[in-house]
Parts: sequence; C-alpha cells; structure tokens
Amino acid sequence: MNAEPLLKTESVWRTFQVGGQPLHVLKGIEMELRPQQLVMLRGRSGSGKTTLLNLIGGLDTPTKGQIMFKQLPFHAMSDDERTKVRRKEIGFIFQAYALMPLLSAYENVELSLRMAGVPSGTWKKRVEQCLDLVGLSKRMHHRPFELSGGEQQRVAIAKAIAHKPSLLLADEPTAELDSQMSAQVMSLFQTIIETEQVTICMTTHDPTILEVADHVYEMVDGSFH
Ligand SMILES: Nc1ncnc2c1ncn2[C@@H]1O[C@H](COP(=O)(O)OP(=O)(O)OP(=O)(O)O)[C@@H](O)[C@H]1O
Repeated sequence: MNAEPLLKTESVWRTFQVGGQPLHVLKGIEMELRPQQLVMLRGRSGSGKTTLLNLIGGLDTPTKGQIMFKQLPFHAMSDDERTKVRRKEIGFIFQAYALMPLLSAYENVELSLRMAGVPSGTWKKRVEQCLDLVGLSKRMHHRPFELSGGEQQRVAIAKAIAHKPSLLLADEPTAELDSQMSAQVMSLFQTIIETEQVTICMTTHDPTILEVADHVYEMVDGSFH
C-alpha cells in the first residue's frame, strides 16, 4: 500500500462542555483511510464512534489535533470551506440524512446530485446507473414507504454515492437489517469500492460484519486499542 492516504488524523481530541465540566469524548485519535479501503469502527455505545465520523466527514472540528482530507486541513478550514468539500467529496449514510418520504427512489437520488451542484444534463443517466448498481432499477418510482427496509437502505446507498464522492461514511448501516440483508449491504459495499473507487468507513456492533473489513479500529472510551 504505497498510495497516499485519503484521510489522516493526528492526535485528534474532541471535548464537549457538559454542565460546566469538560467531557473528553475523543482522546488522541490517530487514523488513516486509504483509497478503496473498507474500514470499520467498532466499540460500545458511547465510546465516541459517531463523534469521530462527524469529524472525518467535516461536519464538526476537533478541539485539538489535525485532520487532513486529500491534503486539505479540515481542522483549520471554515465551516463554509468544509461544506464545499463535503458536498463534492463525501457521501453519508446516516440516520439524519435518511430518505425524503414524499420523493420516489429516483427523486431522492436526483436530489443528492442537485445538492452537489452536478450539471442537470447528466442527472438522468447517473440516477439510473446508481439505482441499477444497487439493484433497484425496477423500483425507481416507488416511494420509501413502498419499499422494504433493505430496499430503503439500498436507495440511501445510491443517494450517498450519486455525486461520486471519494469517501463514503456510514453510521451503523446494518443496524436495522436482518443478517441476510446485512450481508447483501456488505457485498454491495465491496462492489461499490471497486466500481466507484470509493473508500468506505462505517461503524458497526456486528462481529460477523467485521470479517470483511480491510482494517478494524477498536474504540474504547475515546481511544483506539
Ligand atoms: N454535542 C455533544 N455534547 C455533549 N456530549 C456529547 C456530544 N456529542 C456526543 N457526546 C457524548 O459523547 C459520547 C460519545 O458519543 P458518540 O455518539 O460518539 O458514541 P457512539 O460510540 O457513536 O455511540 P452509539 O454506538 O450509541 O452511537 C457520549 O457520552 C455522548 O453523550
């Protein structure tokens, strides 16, 4: 592995003030994500996984330390600068970025291209390509409530990759799925890494899923073990 890392953190701390007291949620995180890797973060509830995903996705900034994404210093950039990079380069599969209930699968994926500022002439082809990749070509005009949980998750994946991000972040993407559907999502992630040349970083509690990771970071109380 000689390729430059896509993302590198150095001594990253994140501290929140809770009731006037500092709460150190991340304590000196050193992490590297390389191109086309599948990296997993595991750890108990409350260990700091989501806080770290928010930082590497540019949604939040560290209290101390450095985060370099594609040679850009996320720790030193303004919110506006990070937002611009995030819209183009990062895809999220987070509960908070769930599907819009009144829009069809097609319209949900199209929305992500609109948000990323992709020229509208290319939307149709790309939306169809992404829904095909996740195996939902035949259901593209269904709304989320007309789809199963696993199908909704696949639309969320299509939506997250449509703008061709280099990094895809997923917070517990298989938490609501049974083991068969989880295996399908993981196999889809492996396909996407190849075809879309993306790096995926996800959190999970599921030991069977960890087996397919290129690298697993074990988070204990805000540090890696
Ligand atoms: N904005 C905030 N202000 C204060 N405390 C916070 C804030 N965000 C997170 N925390 C605290 O940081 C700790 C870690 O939270 P985080 O959500 O990162 O854990 P997690 O490992 O993702 O847990 P889960 O698996 O339950 O999602 C928790 O104790 C949480 O209460």
